[in-house]
Amino acid sequence: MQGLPVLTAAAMRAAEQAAFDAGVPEYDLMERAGAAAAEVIWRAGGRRETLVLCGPGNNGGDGFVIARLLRGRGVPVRVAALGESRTESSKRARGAWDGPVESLADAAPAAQLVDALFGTGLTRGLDEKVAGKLDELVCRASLSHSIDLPSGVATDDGALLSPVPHFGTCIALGALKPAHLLHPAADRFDRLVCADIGIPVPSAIHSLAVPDLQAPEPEAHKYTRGLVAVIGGGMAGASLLAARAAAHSGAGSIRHFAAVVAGSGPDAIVHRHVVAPADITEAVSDKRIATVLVGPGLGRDEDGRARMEAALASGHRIVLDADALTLLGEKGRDAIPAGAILTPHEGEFVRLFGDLPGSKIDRALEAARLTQAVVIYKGPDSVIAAPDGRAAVTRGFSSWLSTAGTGDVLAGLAAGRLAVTGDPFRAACEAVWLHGEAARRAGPAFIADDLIGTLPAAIASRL
Ligand SMILES: NC(=O)C1=CN([C@@H]2O[C@H](COP(=O)(O)OP(=O)(O)OC[C@H]3O[C@@H](n4cnc5c(N)ncnc54)[C@H](OP(=O)(O)O)[C@@H]3O)[C@@H](O)[C@H]2O)[C@@H](O)CC1
Ligand SMILES: Nc1ncnc2c1ncn2[C@@H]1O[C@H](COP(=O)(O)OP(=O)(O)O)[C@@H](O)[C@H]1O
Ligand SMILES: [K+]
Repeated sequence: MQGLPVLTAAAMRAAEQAAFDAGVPEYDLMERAGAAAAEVIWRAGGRRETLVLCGPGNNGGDGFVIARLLRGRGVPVRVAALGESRTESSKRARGAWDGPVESLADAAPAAQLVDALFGTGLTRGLDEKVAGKLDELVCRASLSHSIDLPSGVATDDGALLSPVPHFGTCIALGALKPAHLLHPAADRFDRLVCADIGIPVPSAIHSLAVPDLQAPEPEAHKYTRGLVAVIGGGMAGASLLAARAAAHSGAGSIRHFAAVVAGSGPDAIVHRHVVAPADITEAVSDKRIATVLVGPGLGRDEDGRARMEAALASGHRIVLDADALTLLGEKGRDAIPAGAILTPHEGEFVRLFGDLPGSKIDRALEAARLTQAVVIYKGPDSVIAAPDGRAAVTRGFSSWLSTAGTGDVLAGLAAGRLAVTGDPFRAACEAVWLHGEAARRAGPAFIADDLIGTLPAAIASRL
């Protein structure tokens, strides 16, 4: 199961160089990129009057190719450039455009706008006047497309180097870049299309794939399908929510141990009121347990700590969330067993790992390497990272997920899928996808409990 490859600017340059070394002429790649992008624009805009903005580098070169090909299809096209073309390929593409070239500053708006000002070569923010002009032209167009990247975003970490308007479509060339998935850049366009330019783009980082799930084996029973133990504390609602998600994740059997009496949960979940840490030790000593989840509703006091220690000492595969992550931030990361799944949001991540350098993908990967655990670094752009360098990044999940308790549901799903598959990275990817899909099916203004109800349909869609 793999999504689309994600390459940094340097990795993309290396992939292009490998193609050149293998005999692909440099300019051919620009023609391929321009043709692939022109096809997407043609399908969206037909013969709409079009303005193509071309920058000084190869992104601008793509723009000249696009302009020529669209005009060849009968589209009324105007081109406005930001200065001279500076690369060999972009000079050649400009030479092949036989129409006039206006200056960007004087360009009048058109119904359709194509931004080929800057792509992966952007090193600093756009001048204020250029950024302002781009914004004006995008706002006045009814359709807008950014070529490879919206001009003004930092390719590798998704930062905005200068103000960036909101585009309708972003046409990524050859592969996705981190800025297509990481916020705030990923929020600067509605639709993302990745255009194939016919070169290999190897990467251990992908957009999150849609998973392939299986129904239980014909001979399955409740223990072969995975027994999940959810250890709560004084806030039984949170751990119950996680237990309910685990119960609808595909796992076979769920036990819920909370320090206070939980609200009314489904009777299919075995609830036990367990107060003393020694009783937790006893409760998780069952060899049939496939995974333990600890964190939601645990509490951060001495009792919570003792219960977490008992869970860690059980030796079972473990998912660590919420308060368990905060307690581990104080106790030290060494206590995290290899093969665990950690599910930090931004605050928990910083408490646990401090201020790591690089993009959100880099930080998640470094956290996974440091702990030898799979890290689900949550947010609008969740990153799932494995210690071996693989990562998957989400895009476009419902922003209605930003409501209390959805993290508990995700933790329960991760524990459940880990019990089913035994593979932490796969389980984490499946859990994150199912969480997003359950949210999509729940519509607007749902509460975390509603996700439990839409999970079976989300699973059914992938069987
Ligand atoms: N390799 C290939 O054959 C293929 C590449 N492809 C395409 O090429 C794109 C990458 O092209 P690229 O590397 O030429 O960089 P690009 O994004 O056009 O900009 C660089 C230029 O802008 C300049 N500059 C930077 N920041 C600036 C600023 N704020 N304000 C003003 N100037 C600024 C910078 O100059 P400098 O930093 O030296 O001043 C340089 O001149 C990629 O996204 C894809 O679209 C496809 O065609 C497939 C084949
Ligand atoms: N704006 C957003 N868009 C998409 N998903 C989001 C957004 N905000 C939060 N989420 C997701 O919702 C969940 C929230 O988890 P968390 O912050 O732990 O909440 P809680 O502790 O209340 O359960 C995570 O899975 C996160 O990725
Ligand atoms: K661009």
